[in-house]
Amino acid sequence: MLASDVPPFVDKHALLFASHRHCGGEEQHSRQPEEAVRECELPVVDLAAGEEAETRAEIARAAAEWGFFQVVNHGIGRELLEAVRAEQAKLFGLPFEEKLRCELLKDSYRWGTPTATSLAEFSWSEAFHVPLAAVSDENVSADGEHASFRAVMERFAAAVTRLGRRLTGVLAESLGRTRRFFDENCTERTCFLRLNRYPPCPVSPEVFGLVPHTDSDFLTILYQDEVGGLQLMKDSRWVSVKPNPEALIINIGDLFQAWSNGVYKSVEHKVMVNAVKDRYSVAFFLCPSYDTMIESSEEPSIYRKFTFGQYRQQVQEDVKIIGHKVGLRRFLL
Ligand SMILES: O=C(O)CCC(=O)C(=O)O
Ligand SMILES: [Fe+2]
Repeated sequence: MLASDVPPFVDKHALLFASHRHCGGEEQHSRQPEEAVRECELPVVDLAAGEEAETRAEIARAAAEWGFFQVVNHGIGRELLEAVRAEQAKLFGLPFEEKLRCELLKDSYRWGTPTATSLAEFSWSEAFHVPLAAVSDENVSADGEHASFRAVMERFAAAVTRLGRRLTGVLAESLGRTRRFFDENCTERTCFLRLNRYPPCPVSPEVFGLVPHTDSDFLTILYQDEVGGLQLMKDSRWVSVKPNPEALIINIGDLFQAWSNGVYKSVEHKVMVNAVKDRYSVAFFLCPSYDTMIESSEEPSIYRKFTFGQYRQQVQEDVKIIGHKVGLRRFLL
């Protein structure tokens, strides 16, 4: 038999899935029935016009009202995006055991949710969560077999970092602050790339591909395929995002919400599985160095100031001790 490239979600978490069957698909937590989830048109910002006043205003408005928006004419070529997708499919197509042992991108492979005690905490997906410093680290990924992966990801990382800086610059200036903060603290070496794959899930459409969460960064740039499944909170309801092949999705992370004193919103989002299709996405997380202080310039400040390192540590501690991230609420004044 050919070695499978799909992680053994059900075999390794038999108890979780057995209890799901026993309660007839009724989860212990409240879920909006899927048919009730509205599809939404996220705001679309056309970046072709550069940084005209109108474009800048649209970006700031979307970040404040939605926390999520799409950008088109973003300057990242179709050829590069297709190369990223091809490398991603090749990597996830490796047998599961090989991904576990993958020398390239050491320790970056994740699958399922080892700590889940119920299906509500389980993510039916696998990912490579890669510090960009590792993508260009000669020692980690120099081997010939993965040379093309590394070359493509380096080009992609450079392009998304540039786009991220452009957007954070606009968002900083809309708050009356300078873009220098991002140029100085968020470099290609402090950011992360996360390659996600959501294999088909035959169990139930109610299973999460990725559990509800907010991102612990300044800003995320997401490149998703055409399958769909991403949902976000808008006006206290889940809405699903209609894939647009021309667009990249931008969302505000926790650090920007704190830095902007709550003006820009870090919005909860999740991914629902597909019964028959594989889904791929790549998320670029624009992060500062761990010692960067995150502080709003406005008074009164909603949050006490903290370093990115402190924030990450608190998130990890909360996940370990109480089973989930508490996030910015921990830093409210
Ligand atoms: O795959 C997606 O659409 C979302 C991914 C995501 O939210 C994440 O990696 O943080
Ligand atoms: Fe996310």
